[in-house]
Amino acid sequence: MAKRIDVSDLNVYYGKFHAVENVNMTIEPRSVTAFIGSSGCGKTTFLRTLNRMHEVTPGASVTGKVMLDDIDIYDPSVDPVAVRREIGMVFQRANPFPTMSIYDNVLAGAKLNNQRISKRRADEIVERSLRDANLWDEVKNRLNKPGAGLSGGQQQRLCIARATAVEPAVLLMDEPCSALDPISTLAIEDLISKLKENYTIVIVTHNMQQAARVSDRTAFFNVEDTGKPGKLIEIGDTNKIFTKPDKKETENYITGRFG
Ligand SMILES: Nc1ncnc2c1ncn2[C@@H]1O[C@H](COP(=O)(O)OP(=O)(O)OP(=O)(O)O)[C@@H](O)[C@H]1O
Repeated sequence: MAKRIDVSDLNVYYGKFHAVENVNMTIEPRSVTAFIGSSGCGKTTFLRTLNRMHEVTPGASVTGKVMLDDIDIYDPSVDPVAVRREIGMVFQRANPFPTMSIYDNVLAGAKLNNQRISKRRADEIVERSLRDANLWDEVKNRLNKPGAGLSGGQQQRLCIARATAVEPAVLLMDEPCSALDPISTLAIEDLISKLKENYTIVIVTHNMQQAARVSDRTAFFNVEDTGKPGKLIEIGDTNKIFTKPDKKETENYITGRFG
């Protein structure tokens, strides 16, 4: 079930370096929100704070609040592993477990969360997740073959199937198409448009056409200078951001007059 994310006064630090400053935003359920902005403005850093993934980076810390519906994900009573089950992540490079079968790859997260799954239930999860990822027809006759035997685009869809197998509320995608050819990219974009019916989706992308194609809302981040923190400049309906943004900085970036 898709959920809303509400971020207030979020700051991110790597040690003493202030990487992202004071972000406030709401990410709507059943929609796609794209994060755009120049390299180093903090898109990935900010994305990773939305499921506490930054905590695996030594020295990274956060102040502020992130609400997932009515749960404060930084509340001391909240288990970060439970947060990552609710808020899944798909990375830039498809990272299936290479020697593990396609079948077991899909189940990898689900098995961690719930040790005892019957064979019948496992079969159901695998088929549902692969169908959701538009991959079932391509792999149904080789489920026991290794994940590494798939093409790059298929591997990325396998990673999406692995992420949805645990039925999260939110999917965070960090440049999921940057290593893919144009055809595989379009397949993932189609998939994102389908998945938004059931999930809250956030995608970091360097590709403005992609943001325009797949997202309902776009957030533009910028950084004034090296060593300064990245900031959210504005967030709004994608159409508006790309045609009539409120801020001059956004317009300069969108129209290629940046830098
Ligand atoms: N592990 C880290 N330790 C220290 N600084 C980091 C670390 N990761 C990122 N940074 C710094 O934080 C800032 C934001 O980086 P981040 O990767 O989030 O930007 P980005 O907008 O996602 O960039 P890109 O589009 O190139 O991926 C940069 O100045 C970067 O050098």
